[in-house]
Formats: sequence, structure tokens, C-alpha cells
Amino acid sequence: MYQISNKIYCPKDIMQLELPTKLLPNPYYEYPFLVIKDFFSKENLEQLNEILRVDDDVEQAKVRKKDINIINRKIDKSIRETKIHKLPKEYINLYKKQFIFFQKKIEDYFCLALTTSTKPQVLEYTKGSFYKAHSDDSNMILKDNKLVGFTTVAHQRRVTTVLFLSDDYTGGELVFNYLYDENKQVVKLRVNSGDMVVFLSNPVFTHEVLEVTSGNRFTLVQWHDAIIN
Ligand SMILES: O=C(O)CCC(=O)C(=O)O
Ligand SMILES: [Fe+2]
Repeated sequence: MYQISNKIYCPKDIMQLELPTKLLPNPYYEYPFLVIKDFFSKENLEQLNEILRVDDDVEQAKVRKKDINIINRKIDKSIRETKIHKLPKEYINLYKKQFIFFQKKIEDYFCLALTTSTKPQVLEYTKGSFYKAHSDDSNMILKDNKLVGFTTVAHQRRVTTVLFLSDDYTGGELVFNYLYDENKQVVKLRVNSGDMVVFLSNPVFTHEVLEVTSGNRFTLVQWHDAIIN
């Protein structure tokens, strides 16, 4: 195993792959990802949950597919079973304001400068929903079912933010498939609503959302381009 931070390790075969966008955080940190506590207050979340629970303007989430060298987005329920809501209007400015407040912390942590960001999306996972292992900037290259590398599909995308919006669900842990702790256990996160998990979008941070077994898991995700310092 290769040690990527004080408490976290990554299998050598992953680190040895040709990864065009491999950027790693400071190895002297405890963890290679950042958890920002209380990005949204409990009051904000309560109201936002009420709005989302009756919002029926939803879209079925798609995944990237490569057909003869053209990347398309398609629904594939064997990879991803999630619904997408728009962030309610009343929350757009509050989200932006909070993001600006925490932006420097994110930039300092990963030694980069954020430039443009995608529109934030609210994801809804109900019982049976999941999102299989993927990297946010690349597609996996498999040969005879074995991972042999990654093709970058979102070249400028560096940082992923996931803000947790609800607590009343079971299952649905966020797993980092190639990150292991000191006890050789794969990293599985369950954070409180209002907290934001920030990580790099490259293949080292390949992640998965385990199946939700009850309740509603809402997250707000956004991807950010950046200039590396
Ligand atoms: O909902 C989550 O926790 C993560 C979602 C995700 O990985 C994605 O949209 O790329
Ligand atoms: Fe993702």
C-alpha cells in the first residue's frame, strides 16, 4: 500500500496506473479529503427538506457512456439509480454565499485556485438507490473485466463537493473504493446533514454510494475547475 496521508493508504497497483490527472493533497494531512462542518444550518436544512420532499420536478440521473469515441450521457440503472432536483431558487444565493465563505479553506487544503463550477444538483436516493464506483473526471478502462487505466473525460475538473442534506436514511454510505484506513478497512463515510465532503475528482478518489436501505438521502453535488498552484 502507498501512504497518501497520515491515516490513509491506496493500493500500489492504482498508484502505478497512468493517471493523467493525478493530483494528491498534502501527504502530511490526516486525511486526503476535507469535511466542512455546518455548511448549512439545521434551520435551513429543515426548510429545504420540506421543499425537496414535495418537489416533483425531477429527472432520472444519467451516466457517461462512450459510443465509438463519442461520449454521451444515458440512463443506466445498473450503474446509477438516482433522481436529480434543481436546487430550489430560495437556496441558490445562500449556497453561493456559504461556498464563497468556505472557498479559501478548500483552496488552501488542496493548494489550488477554483475557477468555474457546474450548476449544483440535488440528488435524491430513496430505498434501492445507489451509484456504483466511478471517478468524477474519468472513465475506467477495463480489459477482460480488469481495470487497466482511466481516460480523462473532464480535463479541467479538479474538485468535487458533496453537501449532505438529510439524516433520515440507512445505508447510502459514501465509499472511497481505493482508500483504506490504518486497519486496512475501505473508507466509508457517513456524515451529518449540513456537512460538506470535499475531495479531488481524479481516479484515486473513485467513489460509490452504497444502496440506500430505507428513508431519503439527499445530497447537493457540484464539480469545480481549478488552477493548480
Ligand atoms: O451523492 C453522493 O454522495 C455522491 C454523488 C456522486 O458521486 C456524483 O454525483 O458524482
Ligand atoms: Fe461522483
